[in-house]
Amino acid sequence: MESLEALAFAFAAFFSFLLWRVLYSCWVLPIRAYRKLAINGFSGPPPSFPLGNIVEMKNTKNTTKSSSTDRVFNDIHASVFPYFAQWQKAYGKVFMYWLGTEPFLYIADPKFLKKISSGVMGKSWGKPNVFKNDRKPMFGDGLNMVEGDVWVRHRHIITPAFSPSNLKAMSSMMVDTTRSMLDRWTDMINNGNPEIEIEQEIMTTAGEIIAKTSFGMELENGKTLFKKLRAMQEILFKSKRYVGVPFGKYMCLGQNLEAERLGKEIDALLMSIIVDQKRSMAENGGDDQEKNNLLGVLLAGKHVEGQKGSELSISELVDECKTFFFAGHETTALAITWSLLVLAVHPMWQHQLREEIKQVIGDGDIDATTVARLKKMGWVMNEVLRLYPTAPNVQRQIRGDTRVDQDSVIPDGTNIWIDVVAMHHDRELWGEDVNEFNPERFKDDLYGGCQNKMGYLPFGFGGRMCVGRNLSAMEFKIFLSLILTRFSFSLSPNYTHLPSIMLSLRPMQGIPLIMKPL
Ligand code: HEM
Repeated sequence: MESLEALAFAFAAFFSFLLWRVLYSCWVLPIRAYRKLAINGFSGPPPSFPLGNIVEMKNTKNTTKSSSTDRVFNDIHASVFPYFAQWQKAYGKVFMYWLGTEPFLYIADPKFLKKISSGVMGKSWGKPNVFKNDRKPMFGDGLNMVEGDVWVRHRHIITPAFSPSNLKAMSSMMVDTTRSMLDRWTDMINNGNPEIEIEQEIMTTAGEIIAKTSFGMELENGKTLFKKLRAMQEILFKSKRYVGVPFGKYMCLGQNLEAERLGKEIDALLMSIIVDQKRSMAENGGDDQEKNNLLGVLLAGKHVEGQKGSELSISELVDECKTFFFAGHETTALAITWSLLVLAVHPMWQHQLREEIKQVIGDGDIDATTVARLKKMGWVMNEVLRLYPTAPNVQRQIRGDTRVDQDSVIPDGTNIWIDVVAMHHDRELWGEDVNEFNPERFKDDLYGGCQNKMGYLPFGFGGRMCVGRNLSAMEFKIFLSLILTRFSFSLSPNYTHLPSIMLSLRPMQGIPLIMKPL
């Protein structure tokens, strides 16, 4: 009898403790953080814990009418982030909102961003823990997730892998893979199907390219890995997620378990690829394909130059390969896809780019060196990434209280959400033609004439700026040069303009174009 009572008492104590833990993390902690932020002058839409502002975010529909009557209108902010557009009207360009119990400082004011970030080194701010946990199966502890001295070490090792000479070695593989896609398009047209859904086509080809570029994909396990990486992405971003809500991962347990299972399989496959490649390179220096992919460059230790302790371990290499794949292929593929859409409605620019290719490359080879000379194409890329920033936001997490001015401090642990789409469409920063496609604004100015350099952030900012930006510029120019020299294209009547956020900025219903061989 006594032992039964003791057991009941232990259970009661355990459940009281659990209840207290839940209450503490769902209500006590966030309310404390909320008060601290309010004292420091940060306001925003009132949250209700434990969901924060998530319900409002999910339910807010775009009610703003586009100012343009064009079928493809570029003033997209209110349609992709309707809740931010509404909150901006009420609270301005800097305010607080809550993802579950996680406080986020929303910033769409480049002056404010400059004020709080000047003097902050890349290693001093972190990446939101809440996203690190959520995206663990995709990125692990890859470069875009690590912080502090670990980030410094990884960045130092990885940056040289994207050097011009390494990129050059990758360019012929990019040309071959893109040509195969275009041959397929020609077959489709010859079979009477001139309408091609380019988003899927380009996404798949860019996925193949980044897989070959990162870890090689000629071997059977490379192909299997590629399929599993794509499957994981589908699972993680098609599920309804409650990021930031305590115990939120249990709300879509099935998908999370499936992602974890796939994550383990991917890690094991990558590990075997890395070990094989390492062995092959140690035995005979590796074949060309092995030497030229990013993994090969990191394994060959070209970056190391005698420095001790600067090599990445095998598990670190696994996470970096996954990071290159996820951070690199979708953003680049979408930049190309949006460009084709914009060029389809601006045939004059197709013509101008074709003329430039003729003048600069003529009958010569399309490769890293020749495409680097395509200036107008560079302006087009910049302008498309302004109107359709494929990485639509940049995030940080404050480590250590950060002073804004005399009266206000951003408390340690606050997440920062920089709304790149808002800044890129801000009339006060870009002028009256803000929503027009005008690549010439980049002719004499790397920042396209933006009133504030922090207002144009397609690749992020500071020390953490995208490490793959030169690779993506090369890939962009190779794709566009090859497409423009073989086809002209126009918008299909079946196209619906529906830019939406699914981690990246994507056309929700694809982009069907009518392709015509030249
Ligand atoms: C158009 C194409 C691309 C866009 C728009 C883009 C955008 C970005 C942005 C916005 C960031 C965050 C920067 C910050 O936090 O300040 C980033 C980081 C990163 N990107 Fe890209 N990216 C592109 C292509 C690539 C490619 C091709 C690769 C690699 C193969 C790559 C690898 C990375 C990595 C590893 C980071 C983390 C850098 C760090 O934290 O030190 N990206 N990218």
